[in-house]
Amino acid sequence: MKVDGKHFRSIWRERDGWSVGAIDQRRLPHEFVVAKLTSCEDAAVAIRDMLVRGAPLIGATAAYGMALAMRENASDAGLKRAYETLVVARPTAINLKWALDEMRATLAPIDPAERAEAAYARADEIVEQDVEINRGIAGNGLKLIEAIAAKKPGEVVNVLTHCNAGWLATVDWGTATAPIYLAHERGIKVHVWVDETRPRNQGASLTAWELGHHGVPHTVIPDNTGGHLMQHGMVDLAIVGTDRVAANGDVCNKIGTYLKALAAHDNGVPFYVALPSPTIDFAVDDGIRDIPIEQRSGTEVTDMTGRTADGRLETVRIVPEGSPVANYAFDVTPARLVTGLITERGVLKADRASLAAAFPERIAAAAE
Ligand SMILES: CSC[C@@H](O)[C@@H](O)C(=O)COP(=O)(O)O
Repeated sequence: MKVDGKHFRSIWRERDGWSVGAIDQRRLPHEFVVAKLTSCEDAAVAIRDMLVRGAPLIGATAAYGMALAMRENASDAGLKRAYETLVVARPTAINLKWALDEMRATLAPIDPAERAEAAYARADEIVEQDVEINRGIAGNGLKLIEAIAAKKPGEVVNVLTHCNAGWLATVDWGTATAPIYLAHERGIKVHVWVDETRPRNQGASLTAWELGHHGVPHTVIPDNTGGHLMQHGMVDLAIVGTDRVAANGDVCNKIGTYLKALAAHDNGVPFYVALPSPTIDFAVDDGIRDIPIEQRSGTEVTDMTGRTADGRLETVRIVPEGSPVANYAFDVTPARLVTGLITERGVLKADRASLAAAFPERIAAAAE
C-alpha cells in the first residue's frame, strides 16, 4: 500500500540479496524507521518485541528468520535450533508455526549445502502468497461492501475495525483492510471507525496511520465507543482480523474483539472476520478452550508513549504505583457471533463443515 504516494510493503529482502528490511512498527506513527534483520536471532527478537506484528507478518518474518539461520548454520542441528528459537517468539498467532512448518518441510529433505538458497526461495514464496491471498480476501470482501453501498446510494459505508489487520500486519493489503482499500480504489465512499485498541494502541498508532497515508477516510475512537455507534445506526458492518481460527470457527483476535462482536450481535450489525487460510488451525477443535492467550508485560498497561507538545517522544505512567495490572493480549469470539469468514476462497460460515469444505488440503495436512 502507499505511504505518501510511494508503494511499500511491511517486509522485504534488501538489495544485498540476503538481509531483511522491515518497517519498525514500534516507532509508528511518530517515526518511519526501517530495521535491518541479519540473523535468526534478529528475526526472533523482532517478533517478540513487536518490531513486526500481526499474524501473517509474524509468519513471513519467521520464514526469513529461517533463511537467515541457514546462512549461518545449515546443518540438521542448525535447522532444529532455528525452528525452536522462532516458534516460541509469540504464542497466539498460528501463522508463525505454519510458516516454520512450511520452511522445515522444504529444508529438511535437502542437502545442507542447498538449504540457504532454498530457504530464501521458499520464504519469498510465502511472502508473495500472502499478498495474493490478501488480494483474494479484498475481492471477496468487496462484494459485502458493494451490497451495502447499493442499499444506500450516495451515502457512506461505515466499517468498524479493531486493532491493526491492515497492510502493516501482513506483507501488503492487510486482511480486514483489504476489502476497504479495494472499495476505496473502486470509488465507493467508505469510512472506517478505528478502535484505538488499548493497551498498545495498534488501531490509533498503526491502522489510522496506514489509512491516513493511503487517503482512506477514518475516525479513531476509544475502544468503548463501538456499542454506542452501533445502537445509533452508525456502523454498517464490522470487519476484524484474526490470529487463529479454530476448526469449529471460533475466532481469536486482539483483546476486545469479543466485546465488539457481542455489541454487533445485539444491534444486528454484521460482524465479519477476514483471514488468510494459514490462520486456520485445524488441530484446535475448540477455540475458547484451546487457543493459548498471550499475556504481555504490565508496562503496556501502566505506561503510555506519545509525542509531547514540544516534539519529544516521552513515556509516562498512567496507573498508580503499586496497582496490579493484567494484560491479556487476545480473546476468543465464539463462532456463533461471527456473521462470516472472509477468506481467499470466498465468504464462509464460521463452522466446522464450511471450513473443512473450503480447505480440504489443510485438514489432510493436520491429520498427518
Ligand atoms: C491480519 S492481522 C490479524 C491479527 O494478527 C490482528 O488483528 C492482531 O490481533 C494483531 O495483534 P498484535 O498483538 O499487534 O500482533
